[in-house]
Amino acid sequence: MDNQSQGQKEFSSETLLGTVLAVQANYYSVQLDSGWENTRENSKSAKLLCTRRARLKKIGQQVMVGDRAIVEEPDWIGGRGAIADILPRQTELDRPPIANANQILLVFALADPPLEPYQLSRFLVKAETTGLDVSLCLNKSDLVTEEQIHQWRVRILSWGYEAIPISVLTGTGLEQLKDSLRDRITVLAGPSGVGKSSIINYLIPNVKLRVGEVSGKLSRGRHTTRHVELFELPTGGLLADTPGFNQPDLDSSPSELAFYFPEARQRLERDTCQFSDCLHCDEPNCAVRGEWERYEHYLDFLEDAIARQEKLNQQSDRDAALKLKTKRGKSQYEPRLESKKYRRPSRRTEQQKLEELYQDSDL
Ligand SMILES: Nc1nc2c(ncn2[C@@H]2O[C@H](COP(=O)(O)OP(=O)(O)OP(=O)(O)O)[C@@H](O)[C@H]2O)c(=O)[nH]1
Ligand SMILES: [Zn+2]
Repeated sequence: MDNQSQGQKEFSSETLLGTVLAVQANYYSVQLDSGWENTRENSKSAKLLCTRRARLKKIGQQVMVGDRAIVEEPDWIGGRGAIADILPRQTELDRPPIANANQILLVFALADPPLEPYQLSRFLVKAETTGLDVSLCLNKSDLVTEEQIHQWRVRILSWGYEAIPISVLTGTGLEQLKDSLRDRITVLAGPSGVGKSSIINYLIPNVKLRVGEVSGKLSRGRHTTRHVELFELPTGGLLADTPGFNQPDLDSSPSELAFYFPEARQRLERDTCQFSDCLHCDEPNCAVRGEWERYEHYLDFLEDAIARQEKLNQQSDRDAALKLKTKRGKSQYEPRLESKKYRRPSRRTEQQKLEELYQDSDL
């Protein structure tokens, strides 16, 4: 059986494959896989600035940072090329828009700013909703005692996470951190001031220079734009930085929220609730409710999730029945004449609402 009959795409040795590191306007910076250098003696850089083939535009195929791209017509001298196709994505994140990420690395500080369990919990749940592996490191270990580090680790372990204590200042834990990033696409996230920039600068000493090259005045683009860029780690692997936010907006539905808490997942693996649609709140014979530290956080996030869902339901009910008309500067809802015809736009509105909710959470 040849490759094709197994449903796999066959690539000739001439096929150029690479990873999209940055997207700007209609240009894509593609880092070619290593190995091609031996056959291309004239080339200077393994990075090509590519356009997207018209065929891809026609079929509406977007190209995201992290995408695996097939590159054609390389102009080795000019450092240009064209993306002819995108390989199927393993994972896909919306915000930040990144394809094929493997893990989220959350960074928090043990002190300065102080470690807030509720905020950490929110970030952890948000990270869990992506479906990617979640890892956590606690920076600034130099500012607290060994005993305090130990207490935090034990506490966070009871939540289901192993936290790596690190210090960019003293170098503690940084080798372990490097190992955990090797050959993977990692998305870095965490609140402001915990040391994310310091970590990037440590891991990629020439990052500033390269940022200047690729994105010019955008700098790292944080806080201001939705610019996403993957940075190559010298030891292999790629790192994406995300805009810093203090309280990420949770977007899980009430029914799935429990699955984003390892403590609740463990309980549901061992036992089942009496009601299949149990929200683990005050239902009888619930397997999840109990004496675990973050149960309070769960209830709090659940309340938010229920409120959010109700709001969305109301919104889509209203969209289905009424349409908003603006007359002489005044807005008012009017009954729809043909509700079927309007169903599609109303779903789009719902999606926009969700996106707005997201955007509002960005600081
Ligand atoms: N004591 C100590 N200070 C650190 C350490 N790492 C970073 N800092 C300091 O913490 C402050 C914030 O660090 P940044 O790297 O800018 O933090 P950030 O997470 O990128 O912050 P935003 O850009 O606001 O998201 C700086 O003054 C750093 O020098 C550390 O390991 N120990
Ligand atoms: Zn339950």
